[in-house]
Amino acid sequence: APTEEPEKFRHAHILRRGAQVKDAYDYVIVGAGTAGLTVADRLSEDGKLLLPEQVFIGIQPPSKLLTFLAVPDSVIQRSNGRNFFDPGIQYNITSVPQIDMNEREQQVRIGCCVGGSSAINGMVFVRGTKPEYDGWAELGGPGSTWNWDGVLPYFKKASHFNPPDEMLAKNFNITWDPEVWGQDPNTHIYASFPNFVNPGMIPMYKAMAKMPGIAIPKDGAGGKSGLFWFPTSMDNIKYWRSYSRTGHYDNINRTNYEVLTMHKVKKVLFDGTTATGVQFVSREGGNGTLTVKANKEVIISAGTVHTPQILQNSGIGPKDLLEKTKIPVLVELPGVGQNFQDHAYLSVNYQWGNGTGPIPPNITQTGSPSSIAGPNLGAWIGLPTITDDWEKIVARYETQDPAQHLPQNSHPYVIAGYKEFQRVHAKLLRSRDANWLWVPIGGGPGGIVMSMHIVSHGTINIDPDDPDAEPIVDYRALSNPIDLDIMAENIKFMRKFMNSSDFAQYQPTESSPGANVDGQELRDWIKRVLIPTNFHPIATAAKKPKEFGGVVDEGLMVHGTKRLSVVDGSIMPLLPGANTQQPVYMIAEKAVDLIKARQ
Ligand SMILES: Cc1cc2nc3c(=O)[nH]c(=O)nc-3n(C[C@H](O)[C@H](O)[C@H](O)COP(=O)(O)OP(=O)(O)OC[C@H]3O[C@@H](n4cnc5c(N)ncnc54)[C@H](O)[C@@H]3O)c2cc1C
Repeated sequence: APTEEPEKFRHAHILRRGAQVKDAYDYVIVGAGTAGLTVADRLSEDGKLLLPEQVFIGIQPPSKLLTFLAVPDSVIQRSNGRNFFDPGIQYNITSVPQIDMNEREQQVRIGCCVGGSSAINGMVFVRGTKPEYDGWAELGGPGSTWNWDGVLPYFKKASHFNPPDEMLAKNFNITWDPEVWGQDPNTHIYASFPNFVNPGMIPMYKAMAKMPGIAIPKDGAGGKSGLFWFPTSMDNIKYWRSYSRTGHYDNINRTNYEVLTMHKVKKVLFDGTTATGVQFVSREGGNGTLTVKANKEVIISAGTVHTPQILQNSGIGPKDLLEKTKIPVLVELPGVGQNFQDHAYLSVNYQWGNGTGPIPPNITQTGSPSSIAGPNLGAWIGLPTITDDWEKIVARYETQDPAQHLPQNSHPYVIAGYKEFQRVHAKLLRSRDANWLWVPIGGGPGGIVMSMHIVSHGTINIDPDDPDAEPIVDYRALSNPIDLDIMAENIKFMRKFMNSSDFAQYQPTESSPGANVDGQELRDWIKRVLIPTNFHPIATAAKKPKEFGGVVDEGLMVHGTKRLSVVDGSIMPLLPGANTQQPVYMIAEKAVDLIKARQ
């Protein structure tokens, strides 16, 4: 049974009952996920000087087991995709039916455990490109430090890079640039390569390298598009998952770092517009509502889906929504829960007509047990390399009236913000160095094509009838037809790749949608099969000026408030052309410097 005293386990102090929480801490961090644990670890590092103290209000899934985790950590660490389907450690949220996807709904996957989504993700460890982060800065306004040069030092700090095995690197042409990686001994998020790669990948690599316009950067982490090998978030000793829990929580024994599990924050408490603490409840019911004070700052790290819920329930958000929900408006901030974006993908399926294709028949796809993640190769491609029609698509996009493609009655600030987004996105569309398409290369024929920038913007808002229930997630997938145009070009790029002369001997045939499917028929097929998320939700508390639908400023402080910040994936103003965990670790590391600087 739970004890009254904090437990000294292998971790930061774990509290399991609200009553164990002190009255006040320096920092109260909401959410023990990817960003939250990173910030807490770094802020409490100076603990010997008795500087900051903080509590986490982490949530765990309802579990009948009286253990810290419904799923043992060794299982989480050793597994890969299996975690996607584990109901014990993720939320149960489904989107509203997507009108332009034939009314299909989408399961919203996010981690609900210590470690958050980093405990269940696919461990792909990439960053995106320079023009994309320069776009973040441009949307932030003059003098923004969130451009490529301003984020690179924090990417370097956020992980400890382990180069691939020498023979493996030589045989597979795995190159890397030590200038863009860090090896800080105090950083325990590891970026490593498996010790086995299927030799069948070599012909796939060669065929992609020959595609017109495909660059081969020395290291994809250097901010360039192209064909490159990338690491996995795993250690290079056991080849187990490296995530925010193992990197910023396990093996830490500090009296000033406490985590409360099985509780959920409902709202932020204020004195005027100064945040003073939070109100929280037990996930198991009972004990009523509890409060804890923050002497220095409340930091919300609840992730893109729940951060807007906490803000809106605190009276910070779109006025009409708050009034409808009968929540008194503390700060009218139209952008909270708006601007929502995620990567979208589908599979173009092929079969080899002749044998096993380039994969030697006696080798299994995963090879050695040390390869716990998917193959570490991909092509990340700009629109001008995907299609010769790129300028036509850009011209169509930049002449659109944003109001036509945003939710009805969008606030003028949100519309003004989209105009800015459209301007920056048009630049990215013209760049060969912004990643519009990701083709993960696994050795099989065909496969996933992923749109890495999405121009349809969705919403994540509280349910006016039940604001404490899970929020209402609406991707508004394909609501802007430009996303359909680009996905159709992505499919055609895959066809060009599979028609490569290198594959002729294996006689590839397209099984779905089918080689002759084109035009309107292809667009209809996309609507039937598109998955509007790669579980990379962003932008519901975007770092932009308030007048452009932004929620946080350059220091990640919530507009119109004091002592309240957001540090998680929700602050990204536009998608990086990359899976989002490395960007989230970077955001957290940069936030720590910003937080320390203002104290
Ligand atoms: C299935 C899946 C696969 C993915 N694959 C990859 C991949 O291969 N590579 C990659 O780079 N990225 C991947 N991602 C994305 C990446 O993991 C996320 O972008 C990143 O982890 C998000 O970090 P975060 O800190 O914003 O949120 P999270 O890590 O989700 O943390 C939010 C935390 O807040 C807690 N919380 C929420 N509401 C409350 C509340 N009211 N009170 C208290 N606590 C609360 C949550 O329980 C959670 O612990 C994947 C994600 C998923 C879900």
